[in-house]
Amino acid sequence: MVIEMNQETATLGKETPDEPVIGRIKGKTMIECNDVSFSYDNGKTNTLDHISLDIPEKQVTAFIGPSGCGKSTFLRCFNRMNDLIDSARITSGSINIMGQDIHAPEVDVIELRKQVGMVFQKYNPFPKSIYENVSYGPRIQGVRDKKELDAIVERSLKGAALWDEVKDRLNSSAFGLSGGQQQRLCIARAIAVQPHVILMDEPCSALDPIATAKVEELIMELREKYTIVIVTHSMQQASRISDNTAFFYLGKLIEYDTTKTLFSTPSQKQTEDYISGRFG
Ligand SMILES: Nc1ncnc2c1ncn2[C@@H]1O[C@H](COP(=O)(O)OP(=O)(O)OP(=O)(O)O)[C@@H](O)[C@H]1O
Repeated sequence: MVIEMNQETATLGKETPDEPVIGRIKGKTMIECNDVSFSYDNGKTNTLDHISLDIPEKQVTAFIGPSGCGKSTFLRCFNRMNDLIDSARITSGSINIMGQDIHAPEVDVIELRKQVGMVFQKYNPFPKSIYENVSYGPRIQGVRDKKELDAIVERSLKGAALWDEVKDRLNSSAFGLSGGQQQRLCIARAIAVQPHVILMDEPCSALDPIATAKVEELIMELREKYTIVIVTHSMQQASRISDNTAFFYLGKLIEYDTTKTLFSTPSQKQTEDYISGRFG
């Protein structure tokens, strides 16, 4: 995959004749989506409907909207996770990451998923030790040197704010950790392969408030190095941790702007109704 940044400015919400202007911020674009439609049933119905938005690098971008509006589906398009479903496909448009069309024939999907990592709602460590969970990705990429692996494990666990809590039990089972620690371990596993983007699909929904606060703090730290896209049901969470927010409804992008603007002065009535709790 060709890795080359090609834009100076990220536009939030593309200006097309059918769509209102829905926001603009400065920053280099990491993920550029042009007119993306997506179907789970070979094109009979579209779950995502002509979505255009650009996600800036090294910022946190939140996807919000009522259940079933397509947030997770859209997120999974970015590392082609939906390819695993036979009848699912993009029916229009394109997605470029760092200037590369991710559906181009030359793109290696394994390489794409290395660069666009994912953290799921239900933390899912492997049934292995803490050390093996973090070293797994680098090992399958060919890193064999024990010292190098040790350094990656330490760096990744530190990056996920977990090192101090686990450094004395690296060879113990990951399942012995608390839920919040297991989720941070999954984040350490994602960053061990040095991705550019981390996709997070409701990463705190299975966590208690204290573990949620730790993961939120971590997300804000990770923003310095990674582009983060997070699906969340919590508008408080979106407003606490994200720089930009996209609001979806019935497969359409309704509004996309800086989080501050979207929550304080939304331009669309549907957004206002949703964030004020009138539906959803
Ligand atoms: N694997 C699948 N096969 C077929 N349809 C699916 C599949 N996954 C999701 N859908 C459908 O696509 C639509 C969008 O689902 P999606 O999970 O993307 O929404 P969401 O906004 O993330 O919802 P939630 O907030 O409840 O997680 C829904 O109608 C859902 O039923």
